[in-house]
Amino acid sequence: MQKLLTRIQTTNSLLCVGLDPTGDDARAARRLREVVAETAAYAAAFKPNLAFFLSRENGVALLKETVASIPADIPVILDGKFGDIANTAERYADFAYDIIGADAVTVNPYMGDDAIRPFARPGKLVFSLAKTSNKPQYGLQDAALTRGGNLSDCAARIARRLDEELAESTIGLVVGATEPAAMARVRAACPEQWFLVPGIGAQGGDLAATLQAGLRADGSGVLINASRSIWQAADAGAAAKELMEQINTHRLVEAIK
Ligand SMILES: O=c1ccn([C@@H]2O[C@H](COP(=O)(O)O)[C@@H](O)[C@H]2O)c(=O)[nH]1
Repeated sequence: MQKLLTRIQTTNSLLCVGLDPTGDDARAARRLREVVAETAAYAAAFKPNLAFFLSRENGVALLKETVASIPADIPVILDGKFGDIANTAERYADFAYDIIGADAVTVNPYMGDDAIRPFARPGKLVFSLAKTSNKPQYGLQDAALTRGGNLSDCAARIARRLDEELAESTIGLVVGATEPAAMARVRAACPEQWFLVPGIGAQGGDLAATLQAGLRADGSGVLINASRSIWQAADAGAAAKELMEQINTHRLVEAIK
């Protein structure tokens, strides 16, 4: 958390650069080096998605190299959406933190707090899925649960309780940018929590509406992720800079409202 806060202060950026490498292994490795080098100045964090590495023969090695190439003061969020019983979750946490060197992970809270707790290690930040950016025709998240709640409310409750139990801000939430009204509900339930926000760019999320719904009262508290829109840009650095500046413009607009 401290690393993230320091990075955000230094760069005045809430941009998270997603690393979802495509193309053959040689091209992926080359482009990863380019994207990291060209966007680092604008990145509050990098978010490699595990699936895009594990789908390669030498994916773990490529992921380790990529994380090692990221300047040490920029937090790395390993997007693995891990979720299993505590005993198994411990092994995933060893992988993410000790093998890969990630500072933060994404987890799936479906199995409850004990599936998340193993990731809450000292100095690490855990983003638990609350409201995802996809729009399924059939899905559990929006299914009404008992007493009128829904799964994003449950995810928010689990995160708040774990933060209270751990006595520090360790648990953030993944909240997609494709449904600002849902984001506003999660923000109302969790005024302090950090949100990792995918869905801007290739998924068409509305940046202004997202920031209006998701920013905390202090004008911070969200990390806006963009993966394909930066990866596929002719000039990744320019794309990252432009998005960072757009985010900051909307933050200013919200601040003077
Ligand atoms: O709800 C979610 C959770 C995670 N993701 C991941 O974020 C990036 C988004 O990529 P774009 O190319 O910017 O659309 C990708 O790694 C997803 O797996 C998400 O999109 N939605």
